Amino acid sequence: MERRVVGVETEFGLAHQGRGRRGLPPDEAARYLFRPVVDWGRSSNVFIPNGSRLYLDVGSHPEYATAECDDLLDLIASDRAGELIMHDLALRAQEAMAADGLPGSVYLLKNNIDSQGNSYGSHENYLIPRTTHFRRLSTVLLPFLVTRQIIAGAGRIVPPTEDQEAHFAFSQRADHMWEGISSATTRSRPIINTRDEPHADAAVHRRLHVIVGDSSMSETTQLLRFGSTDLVLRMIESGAPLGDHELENPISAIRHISHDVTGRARVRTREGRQVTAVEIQQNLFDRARSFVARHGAHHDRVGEVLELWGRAVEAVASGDHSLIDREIDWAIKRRLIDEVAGRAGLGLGDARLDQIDFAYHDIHPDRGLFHLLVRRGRAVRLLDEARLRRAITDPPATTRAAVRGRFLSAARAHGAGHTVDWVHHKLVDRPLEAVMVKDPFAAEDPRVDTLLGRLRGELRELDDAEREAQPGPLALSERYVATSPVPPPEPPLI
Ligand SMILES: Nc1ncnc2c1ncn2[C@@H]1O[C@H](COP(=O)(O)OP(=O)(O)OP(=O)(O)O)[C@@H](O)[C@H]1O
Ligand SMILES: [Mg+2]
Repeated sequence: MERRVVGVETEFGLAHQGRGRRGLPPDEAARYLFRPVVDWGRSSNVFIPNGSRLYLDVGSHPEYATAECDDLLDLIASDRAGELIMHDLALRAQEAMAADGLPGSVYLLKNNIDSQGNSYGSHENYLIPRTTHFRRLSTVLLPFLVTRQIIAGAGRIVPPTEDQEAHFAFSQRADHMWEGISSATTRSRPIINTRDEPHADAAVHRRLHVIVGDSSMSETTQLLRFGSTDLVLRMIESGAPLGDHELENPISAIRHISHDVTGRARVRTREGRQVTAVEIQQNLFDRARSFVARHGAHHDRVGEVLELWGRAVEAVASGDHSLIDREIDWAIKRRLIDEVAGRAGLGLGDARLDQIDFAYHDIHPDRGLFHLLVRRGRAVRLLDEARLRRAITDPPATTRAAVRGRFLSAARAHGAGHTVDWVHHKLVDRPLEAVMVKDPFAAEDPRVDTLLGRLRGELRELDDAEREAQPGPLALSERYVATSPVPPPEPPLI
């Protein structure tokens, strides 16, 4: 597959700290957070003009699912735009709470474990051909994902238990995965979820649902996380021999690996060999490098992905984490924690270090520690502000998300009732003409244009300044205005 559609869903941790009184419980804070969303879309589950989905399930973990992207930087931009959108909602929620006599601060964390130890996810979705062999998912992809934490984990301080001291681990999610591959709901936390909901032509494609990833703060970590996974999938799809790395027990392996940052923890393969995470990653990296040398790079970031992948494996193998401590979340965070612990003479079990661990994931651009490290040149960024800002309002131009964004923006400008999801586009008054766009690569669809043509009246596209000037969140600003009056609906035929 030359191009691949990928989307990422992020659930955020939410907390409200009251000033001079107790903060609101998370479910009430979440209702405040989503108030502008519900006002805008009459629902707490909406698709927005940039093609993404904002969603509040029961409970209190607001979710943002990126639009379908077929370009790595678009994907990272769309995911990062989700943080900015949530941050904007948090500031508005804070104001609304204060106006109701509940002053305080709203915290949104892009991590995967709250202070009570509950876990929430960052799910990746990869479009794969239906012909992909399931067997290859367990012999190659699963071991890759079990060990991917050493190159793309978010890192975490594990609190002390009766048998173990507090220590640093590669991954946030590793201890919270319960199965290898399963089609059961995501609640049972399989590493790979095979629930068959392709949001595409089911005869041709599957949507591979990867549940195991840690949320990434760092854009370079995202580049490596999604870029390396795509390369492994490409090798699997090509039918190239990749060896058999199948693990005897993926769940005990993923935990074991996470808790040993030397990368030397040994796990057993089904064939009875003892291997380390470094060996599995090194092996797949070497194969990926030769694969690219043979077949050529399929996008212009492949070189960067490979360079960073090789360096990350070397950093763990050699113990010289400074090789990646500006690019990979766990290493960036670990360096910070080590420095603070050293300076203040704190042990890893000290609650102040836990606070640093949490604050690393605070999405507030002024308060969050990751963002502070970026400002100090201690963490690298890939995207410039202009691209990020654009991703808040504009869908990726090269996938179906472009159709969705145009459709819902035009319908809104006409005041026409409508529903959309990943595949469907419907005007409430014309249910029989609903259009399914099954091809996620289709950035245009004449049927959707025809449907929009039924909404008479000219539209004018607003420029950035006009959108910024609208009162609500930028992500929910209107893209068009109707310039000629919309005629009244035709009288019903009796
Ligand atoms: N054909 C596709 N292939 C790969 N990814 C896709 C495809 N269609 C949509 N996506 C992506 O899949 C994600 C779907 O997010 P959503 O939160 O709706 O997930 P879900 O798992 O289907 O639903 P839920 O979260 O309600 O269980 C989005 O990020 C979207 O961009
Ligand atoms: Mg989801």
